[in-house]
Amino acid sequence: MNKGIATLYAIAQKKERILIGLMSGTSLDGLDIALCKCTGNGYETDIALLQFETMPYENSFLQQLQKSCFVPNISLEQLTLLNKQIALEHAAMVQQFLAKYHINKTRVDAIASHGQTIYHAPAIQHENKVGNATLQLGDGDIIAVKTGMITISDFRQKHIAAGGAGAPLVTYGDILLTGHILEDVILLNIGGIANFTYISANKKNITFSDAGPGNTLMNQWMQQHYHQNYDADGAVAAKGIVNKKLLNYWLQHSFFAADFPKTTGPETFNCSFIEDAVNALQLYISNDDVMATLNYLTAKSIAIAVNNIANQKAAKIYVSGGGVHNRLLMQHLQTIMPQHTILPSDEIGIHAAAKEAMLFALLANETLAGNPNIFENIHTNLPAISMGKISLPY
Ligand SMILES: Nc1ncnc2c1ncn2[C@@H]1O[C@H](COP(=O)(O)OP(=O)(O)OP(=O)(O)O)[C@@H](O)[C@H]1O
Ligand SMILES: CC(=O)N[C@H]1[C@@H]2OC[C@@H](O2)[C@@H](O)[C@@H]1O[C@H](C)C(=O)O
Repeated sequence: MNKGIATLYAIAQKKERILIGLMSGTSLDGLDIALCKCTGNGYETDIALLQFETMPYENSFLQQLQKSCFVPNISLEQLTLLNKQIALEHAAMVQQFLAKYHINKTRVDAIASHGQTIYHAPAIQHENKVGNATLQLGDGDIIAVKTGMITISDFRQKHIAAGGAGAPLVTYGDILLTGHILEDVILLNIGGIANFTYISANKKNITFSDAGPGNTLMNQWMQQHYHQNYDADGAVAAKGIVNKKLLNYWLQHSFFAADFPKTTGPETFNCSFIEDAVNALQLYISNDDVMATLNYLTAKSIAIAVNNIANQKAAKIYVSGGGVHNRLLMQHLQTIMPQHTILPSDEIGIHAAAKEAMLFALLANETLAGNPNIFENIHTNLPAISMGKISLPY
């Protein structure tokens, strides 16, 4: 038997697996690295976070990503080079992480790598008959060979092949991690894009979707007009005044009226989205007021999504993702949705910053040792599949 297959077979049979989950999200703030211990699989999974860090990208690499991701055109040469470069950067960051925390790589069973979304093209965003499509870069073979670890990567293509939109995938993890919760819950992640999973107390009703912009619009406005990556605590937005005309114009965007589940990205929610409205309304508006309005739009569009979840009334909302640190955004959410108690996801044991990186460890754990049938009949739009491509290091 091939040595790699034999190792894989042994890992799949273990009671406990040590997996490194990697996520580089739409905010491009760095690589989230979560060292996880996964015990069991399926509904019996127990996942413990052993170590976590968001390793920031070096400035020139960050600028390259900002120029290349979510834009309609880059050259084939750039695309090809970036696929390798992202993998090399991520592999090096994993090695730095292991060295920093004195973790011997022989302890790690596999890496679960999301890669970097370079372009997300759900069917609602284009007219090509191919339908839902998405592309994540950072080749798994390169990560496997450079780190010497089995690498599972490129999770979204199977979802698309099986009829999904490639995102959000977090619902699989949300379902596995909330089996013990005996009340209605909404798990809301506010990363670059905001997404949610609603799970009823009896686990029979599940709704999931992207909600719309998370931090992405606010971040892009901050980068363009204030030369800062994000609006810390929502302080800039707090200085401005919400412009109702602008808010209502933005809320007319067809994404907000589309049915669940839907997915989107910065390909749609970007500076043109912001500026086109300002120009169409012929507004003379300060940058602070635009920030105030973007912050409110983010909260309002999440609230619209939550209100559209059928059959839920006052489910508690557990928030993860960097948006949880935006104080003004969290205040707006609570003011617009007074009937919901809004809490950080840490309250139910889900690490707010590490959640997405842990998700890919969980998905890899299922691919290695689980049975995709457990997701059958949960929801017509949730394919019962195992995801990710397996790369052997030798
Ligand atoms: N103190 C803070 N105040 C305001 N916003 C913050 C703060 N800390 C983090 N953020 C926001 O959170 C963002 C990072 O969030 P997160 O790491 O969840 O994004 P991501 O990994 O790109 O997510 P996704 O994959 O869901 O798009 C930052 O870009 C910033 O906008
Ligand atoms: C295509 C893509 O990278 N989508 C991300 C992004 O970031 C948040 C939101 O948009 C979410 O749908 C998704 O990631 C998480 C991990 C998901 O698939 O659930």
